[in-house]
Amino acid sequence: MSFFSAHFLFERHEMDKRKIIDVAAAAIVDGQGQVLLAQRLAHLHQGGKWEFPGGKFEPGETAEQALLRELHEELDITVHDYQPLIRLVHQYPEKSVRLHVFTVTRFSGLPKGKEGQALQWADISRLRSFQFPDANYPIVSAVQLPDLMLITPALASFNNDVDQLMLFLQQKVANGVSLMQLRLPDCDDATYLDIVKRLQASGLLERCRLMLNRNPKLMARFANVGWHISGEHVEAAQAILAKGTRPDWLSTSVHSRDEWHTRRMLEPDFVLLSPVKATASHPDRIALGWEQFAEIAEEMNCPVFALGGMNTADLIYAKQNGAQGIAGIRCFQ
Ligand SMILES: Nc1nc2c([nH]c(=O)n2[C@H]2C[C@H](O)[C@@H](COP(=O)(O)OP(=O)(O)OP(=O)(O)O)O2)c(=O)[nH]1
Repeated sequence: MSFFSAHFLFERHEMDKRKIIDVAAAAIVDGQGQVLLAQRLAHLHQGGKWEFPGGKFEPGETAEQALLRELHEELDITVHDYQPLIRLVHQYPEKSVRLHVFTVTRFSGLPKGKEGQALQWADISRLRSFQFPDANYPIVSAVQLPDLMLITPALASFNNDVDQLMLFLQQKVANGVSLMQLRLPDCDDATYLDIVKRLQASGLLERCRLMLNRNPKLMARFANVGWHISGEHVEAAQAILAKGTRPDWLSTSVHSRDEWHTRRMLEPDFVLLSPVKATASHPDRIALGWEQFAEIAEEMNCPVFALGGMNTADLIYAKQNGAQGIAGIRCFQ
């Protein structure tokens, strides 16, 4: 072993041993596409950067108690409705933090920077232009993503009729679907390309983020679309990413902890972890169950959608188990 790798392993070990500081933070949303940001005071760790308001747990506090206390102390507001958004661990060179982030949807009082910090309501769609502490980038993704994701049924279920598929997608977007993955494993590349072009011309993509799921070379032909990287396309995707081409949004699918270790180098913006329950479409795969889902999701440090046998009644369990939300084909039919 070289000196450098030994030194790296030593540093890694020291970091792992280091105490992790628990912090509660809030994405306070106004229901009109804005979220409240606070600017960290210059003398603090990560000073000058924008953050989601919150602070460290006091001894014996739960995440929820820390959240309510911090928002009262820092912003002078009383929180009424909140739900878990994402939990992640980040190792800064000087300290390690575990951020417990909640979405706050209802509060009373007018937020003010009681500690002298600047506040601003920011457009959620513009969040990527702010300078945040490094730990926050997955939180920004979580704030920007919805909690339901549609995966398109096979083209055969529309009698191989692209018009029927387009109608179906129009209806889903009209009903509020704002994230969809165009999967369609049963159609050829020419038909797939045609469907993407029709979607781009339809105006639907102003209201719905489109994730393509195809060979990365084909996906790279389109602007303003995300890429979903399935197992068979990981190597091809790595080759394209290594050349510096990257879509705004990149997701991948994971079925086990071991698989995550081979997919994490894609640095996905979000992950689909499956199957949570047994499914008719993949009878050979053993269901993870919620407990194992939660354990693996916890390691991912990015938004994770639960997939496999989901229906909308599962959304609440998904969130309780650390998920951003649920994804599926049948749960939307
Ligand atoms: N509140 C908050 N903290 C964040 C975010 N991102 C991030 O890396 N952090 C880090 C910075 C700090 O190291 C730590 C939060 O500590 P803090 O200094 O704000 O905690 P506090 O309000 O309890 O402050 P104090 O009692 O130590 O003065 O978490 C974020 O979005 N919000």
